[in-house]
Amino acid sequence: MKIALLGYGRMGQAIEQIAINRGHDIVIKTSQDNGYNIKDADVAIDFSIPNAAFNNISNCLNNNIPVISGTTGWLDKYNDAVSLCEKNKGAFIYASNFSLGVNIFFELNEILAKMMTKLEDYKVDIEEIHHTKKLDAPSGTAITLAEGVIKNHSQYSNWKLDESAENTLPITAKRIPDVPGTHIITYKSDIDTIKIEHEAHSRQGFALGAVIAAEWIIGKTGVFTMKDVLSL
Ligand SMILES: NC(=O)C1=CN([C@@H]2O[C@H](COP(=O)(O)OP(=O)(O)OC[C@H]3O[C@@H](n4cnc5c(N)ncnc54)[C@H](OP(=O)(O)O)[C@@H]3O)[C@@H](O)[C@H]2O)C=CC1
Ligand SMILES: O=C(O)C1=N[C@H](C(=O)O)C[C@H](O)C1
Repeated sequence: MKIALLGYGRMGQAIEQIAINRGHDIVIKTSQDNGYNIKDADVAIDFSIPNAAFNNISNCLNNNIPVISGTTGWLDKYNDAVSLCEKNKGAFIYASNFSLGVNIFFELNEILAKMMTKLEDYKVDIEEIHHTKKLDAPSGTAITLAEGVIKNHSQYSNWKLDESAENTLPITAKRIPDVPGTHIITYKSDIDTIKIEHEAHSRQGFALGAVIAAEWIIGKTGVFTMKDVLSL
């Protein structure tokens, strides 16, 4: 498979190693929005920056190149990307987190929220911890987790960063050098605390998941999620 890496930073470089080990060719690796022909690739993987992701994805969809995006912080334009994909009969996957472990954690989070929904004494909060170079807060993964709680728990209808109020699920974002990504969901009452936590030990899980998604999407048409890729 000929892969374009749109964004050749920490994630682009981790993906390159895994893709080569799995027998793929990297035909484009760029940290810019020009100077390459996307049609040289069979599939594109975008791990760039919030301001660039939508343009990169649109360029792929307008040239009929299937595209995987892991960039976070651009989701105000997600519905436009979905519409463009449908209009062009293209193929597109966005995931806030491509690791198998986090996708299992997403499922666990929803099950726990369902179990806790009637237990009004417990208040929920989400904490995410990432390296200091991260541009966005809260993390895309924390937003997906918050959406998973809100969908399954009657007490919460929205989330906010650093703010706790009636019906509002608070998210706290901490930045500590070199932390690849940790997410903790806490249910706390006066009597006790229940916590679930996912801690990434490196970027390997994110990168492997993105390559698996790129392998999976070839020959498909539509807008998909990691749940489709992993059959969870
Ligand atoms: N979904 C997931 O599983 C994961 C998602 N992420 C997300 O992926 C994104 C990238 O993370 P990470 O690799 O750590 O970040 P980096 O900052 O290391 O890499 C981003 C790269 O994108 C480049 N870039 C800037 N403008 C463009 C453009 N127009 N087109 C293509 N590339 C461009 C940057 O170049 P320059 O430095 O010159 O500006 C940089 O090399 C973030 O949004 C992060 O949150 C991260 C890990 C896992
Ligand atoms: O920027 C990162 O590093 C990460 N970003 C993603 C996010 O915002 O959720 C995924 C992972 O936690 C690492």
